[in-house]
Amino acid sequence: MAKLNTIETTEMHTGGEPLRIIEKGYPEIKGNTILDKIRYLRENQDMYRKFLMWEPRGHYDMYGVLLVLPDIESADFGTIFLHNEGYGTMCGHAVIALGRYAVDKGLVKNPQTPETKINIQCPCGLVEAYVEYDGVKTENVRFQSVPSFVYATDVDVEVEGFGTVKVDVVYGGTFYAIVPAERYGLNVRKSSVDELRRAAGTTTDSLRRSYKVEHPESPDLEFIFGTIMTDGKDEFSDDPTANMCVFAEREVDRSPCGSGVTARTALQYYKGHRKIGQKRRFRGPSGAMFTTSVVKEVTYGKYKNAVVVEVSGKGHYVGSSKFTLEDDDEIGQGFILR
Ligand SMILES: O=C(O)[C@H]1NCC[C@@H]1O
Repeated sequence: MAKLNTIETTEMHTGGEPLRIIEKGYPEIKGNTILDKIRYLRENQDMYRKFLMWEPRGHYDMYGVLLVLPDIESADFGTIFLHNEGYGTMCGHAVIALGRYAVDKGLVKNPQTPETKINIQCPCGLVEAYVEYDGVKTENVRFQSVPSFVYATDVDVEVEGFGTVKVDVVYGGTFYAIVPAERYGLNVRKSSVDELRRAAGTTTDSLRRSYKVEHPESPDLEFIFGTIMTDGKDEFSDDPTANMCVFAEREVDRSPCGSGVTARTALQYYKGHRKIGQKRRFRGPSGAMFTTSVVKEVTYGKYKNAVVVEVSGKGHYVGSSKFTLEDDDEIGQGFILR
């Protein structure tokens, strides 16, 4: 049986979505780039992801991050995101929590008031985070993600149990299908999490089998990460709009999903529902809100009207842990109930 190192973590959440920040004990991760490092982890050290994300230390919907050396010179640090199925390429709720963490733990030299800028290299590229800081306390974090673009609209997907459903496919640091829940006869605020999870997860599975996405920079980013169920309220309003992101292996984001609202904001802009600078709130399943705006249009590969989206929210500390494994504990290596 594998012997695993003791791992120390700080535990946070953003809008209810957990973030296990791995601090000590992870084995050496080889690779020149973050995407290489992810490949290395997948092939050589995946038992540590299961050890920390799965039961009995985590659960089906657990989420974590490893801080690694960046390979972009201007980055303060790099990140590798962990979830129930593998490794993500962008994570807004993590960036929001990590902004506070990086200032609080002294990972950035000379933090500035009233706001400290941090460059965080995510697997999808460089993300700029701005942390509210009064010299003592850290508060809200806003981040500007990598360029986001609408990949396709009105894509027909055969969803078992629901027939043909039209979805939009949008990149917000990772590719999502975005679809109003009413197309499944569901309501994103009122239907059960199980029903929404099943409909969204079946949509993702079907797209992964039948639909190919291409990314301007890297084949490692060419996959559908999840499906975002919305309330369909995309026309601009001061009222928040609700969505639920179901990603990886049918994992449900408790927060509004940072990369998901990035993608949804890009889609709203593309459809003429948002203007540059206009702020809108998004509500996640926990009731937590993120606020977004389109910062500017940029060219990204062949996408002349890609956009930089800003997302803001707040992460909170919930504790710290030291995880161990006894020599005779096979189940304790990690298992998952679904
Ligand atoms: O906030 C986000 O972007 C994410 N939360 C979990 C799944 C996504 O990566």
